[in-house]
Order: sequence, then C-alpha cells, then structure tokens
Amino acid sequence: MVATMPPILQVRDVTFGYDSQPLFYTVSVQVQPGEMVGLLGPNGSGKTTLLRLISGFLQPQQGHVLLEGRDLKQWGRKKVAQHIALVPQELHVPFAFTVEHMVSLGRTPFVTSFFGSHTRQDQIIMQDAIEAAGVAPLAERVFNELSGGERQRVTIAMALAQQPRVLLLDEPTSHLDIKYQIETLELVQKLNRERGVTVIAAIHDLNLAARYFPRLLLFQRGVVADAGPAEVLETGLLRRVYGINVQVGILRGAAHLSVLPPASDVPLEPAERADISRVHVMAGGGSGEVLMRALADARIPFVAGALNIGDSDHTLALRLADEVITEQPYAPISSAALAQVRSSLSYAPLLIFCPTPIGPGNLVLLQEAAQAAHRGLPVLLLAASPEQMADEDACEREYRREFAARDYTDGEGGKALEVLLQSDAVVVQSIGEVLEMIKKRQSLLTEAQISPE
Ligand SMILES: Nc1ncnc2c1ncn2[C@@H]1O[C@H](COP(=O)(O)OP(=O)(O)OP(=O)(O)O)[C@@H](O)[C@H]1O
Repeated sequence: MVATMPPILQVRDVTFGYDSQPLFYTVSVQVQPGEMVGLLGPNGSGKTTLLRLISGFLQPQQGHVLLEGRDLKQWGRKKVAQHIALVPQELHVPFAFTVEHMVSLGRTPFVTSFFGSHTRQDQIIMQDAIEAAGVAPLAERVFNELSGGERQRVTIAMALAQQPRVLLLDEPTSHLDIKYQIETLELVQKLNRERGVTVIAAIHDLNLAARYFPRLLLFQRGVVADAGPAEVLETGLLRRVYGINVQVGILRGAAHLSVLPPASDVPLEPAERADISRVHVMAGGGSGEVLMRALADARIPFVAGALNIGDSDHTLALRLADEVITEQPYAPISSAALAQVRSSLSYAPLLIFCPTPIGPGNLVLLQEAAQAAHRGLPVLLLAASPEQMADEDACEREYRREFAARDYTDGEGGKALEVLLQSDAVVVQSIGEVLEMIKKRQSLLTEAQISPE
C-alpha cells in the first residue's frame, strides 16, 4: 500500500471579505509537501488575499487554514513564521535599512536571545540567502534606494533567510526584467527540488506559469480550476475567466505550453459562437449547481448568466459552461450584460430558470425570461425541491408558493412569474425531467433541420 502524505497546507471552507464586502465563500485547497503551485487569476480576483490568509497575516471569517493538520491559530505567529514565508508584491520600509539589515530581519522568528543578536549559524544562513537571491553586490545599499526589481530580489532573500518549509510568493517576477524573471523562478524551482520547499506563487505570466508550475490554481473569488497546465491553460476557460481570446499551443522545440495573443485576423473579444443547440441557464447563489453539473455530464452545451463574479454559480459556470455572461461582483445586472443575455436567448432553443432568490439586482433577468417566453421561447422553471405533484396546476401552485418565499422585489417578481406561466413556461420538478425535455427538444430541432421543405 502506498502511504499518502498528509497535506502540509489545507485551506478548509474559508470565507473572507474586507469590511462588510464578502470576497469569497467556502474556498478549499489542499497542498502536499514539496508541491509547486502557480496561482493564476485576473486582477482583483483575490490571489493576494488568499496568500495572506495562508500566511496567517489575515484570519478567515469562517473556515480554517491548517499547517500540517493544525489550525494556524494554534501555532502562534512566531511558529508560523518559522515555517511559512510570504514574499509580498511590494514592501514599504519606513527606515533607511541596508539590504544586509533587511535580510537579517528574515531571521527574526528564530532569534531567541533577549538582545536579538544573531548566532554564527544565523549569519551563515543570511549569507546563503543573499548569495542565492543574487543580491550580494547590493548588501551595503539602502533598501529604499534600490530599483523595483532589486527590491524584489531582496525580499526574496529575506524569505530565504527564514528557511521556510512553505514559500508564498506574490507576483515574484512583476518588476523583473526577463533575465531576472527566469533566474528568480529557476531559484524557486531549485529550492523546491533540492530542499523540498513547498511553493505557492501568484503569477500573471501564463507562459512562466506553464513552464515552472506543474500544478495551476485558477482563481476568481473561488477556485475555478485546479489541475496541470494542459487542463487549466485551455483557451475556452481562459477566455471565460480573463475575457480575452488567446492561442495555446506548444511552440516548436519547446517542452511546455505557450499562451500567445490571437492571430491578427481574430478580433480580440469576438461575439461567442451563436449556436442554436446551446440552452440558456439563469441561476445564482448556488441554485444552478446541480443542473450545470448534470448538463455538463450529459454533454449538453449551455450558456450561463448573467452571473456575478464571486457567486458560486459563476465560479462553476466558468468551468462547465460554453459561455458565461459575467457581471461585476455584487452589482445589479447591467444593461450591457442584459444585452448579452438577450442575444443568447435569441438563439437558444430553451431557457432554464433555476430557483434563485429574486431581488432588485437580478429582477431584470426574470423579466427578460418572461419577455422571451412571451415571444415563444420554451422556458423551464426548475422547482426548488422535487416533489410528486398530482398535475400541472398543482405544480404551478406549489411553485408560486415557494417563489413568493424567495421574491424580494415587492411583487415585481411575482408579476413577471405570472407572464411566464401565462406564456406556457413549464414548472419542472427534477433535473432528470429537464434533461429529458432538452433531449426531446433537440431531436425535434434535428428532425426539423433534416426534413426536406
Ligand atoms: N485591505 C483591503 N481593504 C479593502 N479591500 C481590499 C483590500 N485588499 C484587497 N481588497 C480588495 O479585494 C479584492 C481582491 O484583491 P487582491 O489583492 O486579493 O486581488 P489579486 O488577485 O491579488 O489582484 P492583483 O492581480 O491585481 O494583484 C480587490 O477587489 C481589492 O480591491
């Protein structure tokens, strides 16, 4: 039997936000000792925040971060710092400290004497860190007078002086020229391979990520994908997460994937392929999770949206849907997103409306669904809890009842629901029923396409 190693780090159901604004819900990630993980995601997706939570600099509002199976809170700050080092994007130092002094600060968690003096062993470790990060020629210089790239290398030296078992790097190459970008990542890789240091690095450069990180975590206020580069650096997924077309392939002679801008004849953000076989899903707040998984399992292509970034349905849709119509976090559905929804509905053979709460922010989606139904688009209203109903009328009565409990729009939602029901929207009790109806609809469409007129 192969003994599996316990994870060195576990982010378990972590929820966090700044002030009263939630940033992400119930994020879970496990990292094994000796792994090298690249953390990808657009600006503002929460990478720095996640690294700060893992380092113990921030505390989860809910959930736990565990180091070797023990909650960071139980370890205490000093002990955590003996194991985990975080290299921040920028380090602001209010004093004219020299590089040597800065690196010595990296040993602080290990200083035991009252006067804070370093032992001979500390001196050797500091010197080793200075050499490894390539900052020996800068040792006497004042940190604040260095260039951005030089400062970045000094902060790496500080982290190395900490001799961490886990090294967290927040965009370690952002200020570096190409030579130092490669040298820095080679150094990190060497520490990982030769000293078994576990590495998690937020990184924007997808090519460097593909080259140096065997595991990539694509993050957008939640884990969108967690796998090797071949699975994560997938054009459709990158388009949905970053909102841009790229080409992904292996350049001649290279051993890893490359991500390049699109060829010049491809528009940067083209309209999605209009495809009459893609059903449209309106969801939110987790109400679409089971349905989207079932559609993906049944290989039924679908468009999802509009969904807010950070909504768990949005995170899942980025992985499973053909297209995701995205709205900013916590923002009401904008007219631009609504226009995309309208365009999708004009091609879709069917719309499925999941049992999401209706508030002022997403009321327009329900109203758009009602208009589409009125124009003749088949709409399925997925019930919140599957129940055996005597007939269609009983289904509608029950649906109205549970809808009223999640309608926060002073009756506007109820009006849109009545339009839907009058326009032959069908209440469905189970995902199985939805799949059957889609298949029926698809075979009707196929028959219509092949029948000679
Ligand atoms: N101290 C803070 N107070 C309030 N909001 C914050 C704070 N720090 C970050 N945020 C917000 O949290 C969100 C996530 O920020 P974070 O820095 O974690 O993202 P990121 O993925 O690292 O972004 P980038 O790639 O631009 O560095 C952003 O909307 C940001 O404005």
